[in-house]
Amino acid sequence: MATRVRPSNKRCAVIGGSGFLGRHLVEKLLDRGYSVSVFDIRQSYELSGVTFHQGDLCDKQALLPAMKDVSLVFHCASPAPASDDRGLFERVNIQGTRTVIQACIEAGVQKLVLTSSASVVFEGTDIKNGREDLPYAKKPIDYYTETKIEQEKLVLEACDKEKGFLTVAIRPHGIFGPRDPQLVPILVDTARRGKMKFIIGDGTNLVDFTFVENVVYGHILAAERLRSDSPICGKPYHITNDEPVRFWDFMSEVLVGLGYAAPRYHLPYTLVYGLALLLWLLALILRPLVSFKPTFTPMRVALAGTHHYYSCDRAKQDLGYKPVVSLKDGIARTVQSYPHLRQGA
Ligand SMILES: NC(=O)C1=CN([C@@H]2O[C@H](COP(=O)(O)OP(=O)(O)OC[C@H]3O[C@@H](n4cnc5c(N)ncnc54)[C@H](O)[C@@H]3O)[C@@H](O)[C@H]2O)C=CC1
Ligand SMILES: CC(C)=CCC[C@@H](C)[C@H]1CC[C@H]2C3=C(CC[C@]12C)[C@@]1(C)CCC(=O)C[C@@H]1CC3
Repeated sequence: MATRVRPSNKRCAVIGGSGFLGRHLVEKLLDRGYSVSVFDIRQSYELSGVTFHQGDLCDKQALLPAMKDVSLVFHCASPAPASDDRGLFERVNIQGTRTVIQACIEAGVQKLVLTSSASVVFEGTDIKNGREDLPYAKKPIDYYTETKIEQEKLVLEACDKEKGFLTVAIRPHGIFGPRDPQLVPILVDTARRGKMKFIIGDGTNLVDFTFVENVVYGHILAAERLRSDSPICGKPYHITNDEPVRFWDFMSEVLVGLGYAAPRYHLPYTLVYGLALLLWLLALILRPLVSFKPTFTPMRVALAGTHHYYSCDRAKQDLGYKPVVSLKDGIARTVQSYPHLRQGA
């Protein structure tokens, strides 16, 4: 019988390593002396110390070479929420995650760290200081979140101390930072189209925005503390900046930092939500004839007009987590990193 090479503690794989969070994670892992295989459907950069494996995570045969001699796998791949493609979310986030788990077990991987999302408990109504024991959303805000719930359940249920396969899920919220393809670009695009004049609701709703390096730190702590005798096996952990901020203050700070005007005029939440719902229905009905994507979707209005911030006490206690970059510094570094999105650029 062929003897399996014992995987090195410092060898890991990052599925989704070409993405925004994935690449920051890869860079930090390299700093900490890990050697890294990246598995992604696309290759977005080259870096010494990183081996790239290009493929679809739904294909086990494509995944296995990336997991060879690897003891630790991070799974942070997902289709972008904005794609709004139910079939794709189900295929990648649910079936694909099953395949990732099977491949890990077959390759002898000992630890799997999933990037989940704090939104798995969000139903579009206020969450204040939500803890991990909140139930999963019965009515998730979109298909993406629906499949993130199933994905998290699959990974946490796969945790098996007897078989030596340990899993944990990190639930970040509102990740931002340099190279983010979503938050700042969407915001700037909306401002450039003259649609960032209004504040939805009274503007006092508090939200977590989390600087990407804090999210990375949470992932690495979870990976390094994941042992069969630790309390974290099979559990989810909120990772935030631990500084809930008014949604509209955060947006204004980024906008003003990039040279755009901050929104000023208030619109009632229920009115905007109702209009967004109407537009969404219209887009659905007209889909066979014309295709249009409204800026104001009900999901976006709910995100912009409700409280949704989470306690990370469990991460502090079990992982020794504490944000390493403050919100103020995170915003400053983010704004600086987007010279091409400045007003007039
Ligand atoms: N950005 C945010 O605010 C938040 C993100 N998350 C989660 O964090 C993770 C990373 O998100 P981001 O870095 O923002 O997204 P991203 O879109 O920048 O990165 C995702 C990566 O997954 C890859 N990917 C997608 N489908 C694949 C497939 N079938 N096979 C292989 N690779 C595939 C993409 O090519 C991409 O590089 C995702 O799981 C997301 O659900 C959770 C909470 C908030
Ligand atoms: C905290 C959290 C979950 C953030 C997620 C990021 C995105 C969902 C947001 C990034 C930019 C936001 C944005 C809006 C909604 C939520 C975002 C897409 C609006 C469309 C809300 C309505 C407006 O007035 C314009 C906003 C532009 C930016």
